[in-house]
Amino acid sequence: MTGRLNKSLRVGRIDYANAWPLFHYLDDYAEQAGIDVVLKVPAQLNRLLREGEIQVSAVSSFAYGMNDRDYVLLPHLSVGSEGKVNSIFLFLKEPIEKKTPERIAVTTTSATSVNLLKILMNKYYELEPAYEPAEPELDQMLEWADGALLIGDPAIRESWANKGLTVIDLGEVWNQWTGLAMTYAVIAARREAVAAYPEAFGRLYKAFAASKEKSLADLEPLINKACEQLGGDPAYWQMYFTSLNYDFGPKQQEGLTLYFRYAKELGLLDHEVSLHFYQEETLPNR
Ligand SMILES: C=C(O[C@@H]1C=C(C(=O)O)C=C[C@H]1O)C(=O)O
Repeated sequence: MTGRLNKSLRVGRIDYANAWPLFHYLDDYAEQAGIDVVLKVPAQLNRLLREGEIQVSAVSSFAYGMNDRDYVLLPHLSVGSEGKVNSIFLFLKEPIEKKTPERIAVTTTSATSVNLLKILMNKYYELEPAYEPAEPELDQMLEWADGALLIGDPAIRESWANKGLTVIDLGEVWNQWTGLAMTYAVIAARREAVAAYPEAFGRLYKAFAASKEKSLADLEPLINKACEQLGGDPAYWQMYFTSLNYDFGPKQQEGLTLYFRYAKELGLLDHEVSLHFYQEETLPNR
């Protein structure tokens, strides 16, 4: 019975280094439990979770905001930063003070950062550029746009390539402006799936928490894998993983709540968002 139920659980994993600590040690558990892990960029996972093709996933926090009535958040898990994020960059041909960007190409892989950029442009820089979705290829984007937003590993690679561009770290601007943390991804589960498979979810949640704890207790395996697969040196990846934050406590919730409020104010979201958390004991009976 449990085996069959587990077979129908599919978990979405973000295909970027930023999410590795949450997933690095989850694979073994998933295999043993007969859970499929689906590896995709955030925008694709956002869609698969919304359509019920997967039941639980790391998704853009913005995607949680759009679907908060249907989803629950797995507590204490996120991808965020309080300051520089080092992989969410607006690349500009000219410094913003010198030339007002009119067209910005935004990666099709993101939801949180595209809307964070819109919030920062509108409220912080007081600018209204046009945003056009594009594949995450910086050179092609900049053929027709004044600036380009990239996230994840492609953003890291381009931050290493010295192309003479102005590079703005959105996590840093958000933190300087608001004084708060920002959360880019959360782990969300479809409410009805949690209610249908409470035991499987209980075990899966513990496996996520264990992956995070083990990854952060010793970053070396992740750092080695990053150097092999993505390049860079151990010092870079040590800095990268320790600048990110994987908790979702009061600090992170405060920052994300403000982000959702601004998104609502600007019409990027059509409702006020509430943070609902998965509670092992109570949820199936609600
Ligand atoms: C930290 C990052 O955050 C990512 C940004 C996302 C978005 O903009 O929708 C989604 C998931 C996060 O993993 C990153 O891209 O490097």
